[in-house]
Amino acid sequence: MNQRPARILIADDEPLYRRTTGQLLCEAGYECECVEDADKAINALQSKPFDLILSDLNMPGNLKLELLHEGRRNWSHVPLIVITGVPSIPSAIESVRLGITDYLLKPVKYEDLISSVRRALSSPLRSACQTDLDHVSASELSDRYPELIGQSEPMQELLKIVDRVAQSDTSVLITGESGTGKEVVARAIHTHSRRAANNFQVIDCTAIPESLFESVLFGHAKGSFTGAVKDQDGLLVQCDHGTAFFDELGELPAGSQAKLLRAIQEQTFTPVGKSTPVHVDTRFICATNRDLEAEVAAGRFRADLFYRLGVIHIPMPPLRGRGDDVVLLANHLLRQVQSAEKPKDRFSAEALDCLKRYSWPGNIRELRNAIERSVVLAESSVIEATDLPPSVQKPNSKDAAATHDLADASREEALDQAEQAYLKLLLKKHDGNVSQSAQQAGLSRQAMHSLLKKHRLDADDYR
Ligand SMILES: Nc1ncnc2c1ncn2[C@@H]1O[C@H](COP(=O)(O)OP(=O)(O)OP(=O)(O)O)[C@@H](O)[C@H]1O
Repeated sequence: MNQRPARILIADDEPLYRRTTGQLLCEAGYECECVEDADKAINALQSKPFDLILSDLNMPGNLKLELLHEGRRNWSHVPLIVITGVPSIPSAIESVRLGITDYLLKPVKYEDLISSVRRALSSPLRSACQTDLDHVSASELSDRYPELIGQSEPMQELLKIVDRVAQSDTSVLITGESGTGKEVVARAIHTHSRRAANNFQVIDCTAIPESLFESVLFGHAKGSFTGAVKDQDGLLVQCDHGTAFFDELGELPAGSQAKLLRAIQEQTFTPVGKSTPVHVDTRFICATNRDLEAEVAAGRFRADLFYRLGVIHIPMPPLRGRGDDVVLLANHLLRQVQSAEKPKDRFSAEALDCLKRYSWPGNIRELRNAIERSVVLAESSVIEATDLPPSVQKPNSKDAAATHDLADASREEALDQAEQAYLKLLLKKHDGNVSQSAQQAGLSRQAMHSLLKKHRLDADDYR
């Protein structure tokens, strides 16, 4: 079969970078065209077909990521790799939302560039799905992901991102409070990806001592250290062609971070005590409940690893920000934890009210525990408010728990509580008048309404 070499468009305003990258890729057998700004890149795309775009972010004509927007809109079948010298979280997130294939930092090592280019060219984006994504209805997405219960706005946003991410091979970072469903989302990405038939390997970063990290991950040869009685494959080999899920990534010691970065970049590692490197084709998904950006700023987490993983960042919404999803989840969990001897049909209206009012600092895991407990305690087939844990039963438990736990709260939680308290004071002062409250807060009426909805406050209660 006589295939033409893949044609790559390189858009970058640094002449030296354009020349060297172009040369390297030509020597590797690709056909390259180099341009210095976004307009010329769009002209080039209009004039001939390309198989891949390598795009700088900071270049003329690309102030608002025009090349990415145009490229995804009109040439969604052409994978796009961002290569930037000035990384930023917003640009990385925006790039990912637009469906890029990879996000590399300058200076890029030759091996990293080549392996990223090969990956992009070998896993063509499912362009039809990508372009149609915004037209996929919320109910279609819910049907596609029955394991992810929730119809609130944050969940619909999340489903859209998960659906897009599942179609790519890019590394993903999932952040959020404990119990929000980070692992559930990671599994959903895996089971809806081309890797579904292979392993999803959970690697708990807190469970691997630093001294054993390489051996556990990469494997070891017999006799390479005391206790190594036979050759042993590492966890990464076990998820070759599958997905490696690194849970609690924020807890990974510095030395292990460096080793993980190399493995992610090169997809190649050498087992302890061996000399032949092993190549794997693994997708990396990581999760943490730490604020990794703050960890990077404090020097506790490697910036290069953070940027490498943050190509796609999925922030998990806390349960208290998901509106009535708590009811859907409660009913779903009730069906899951049913016992055949004492079946329960439903929650009483009062019990549902308590579930909606409580702030769920432990998120869905705490909800599950509360339901398991109430199923055991409830005497009739209906779960009453009194069957719920005492903290959930108290009418003002949301506020009480919130104030009580403020010292232990994350910044996000504390700000959320402060915002809610402020809204209540505003409504009280203006006798429930939303327009006046919005005016004082410097918000539009619409913005005020959506804030009230988010905090489940009803202006009528203050009239
Ligand atoms: N959207 C969802 N629909 C149904 N069940 C969910 C959903 N999200 C989470 N769960 C359930 O909630 C529990 C906690 O989820 P999971 O372990 O994924 O959370 P996590 O964020 O990874 O927690 P941690 O940070 O403590 O590891 C699990 O029992 C999971 O099945």
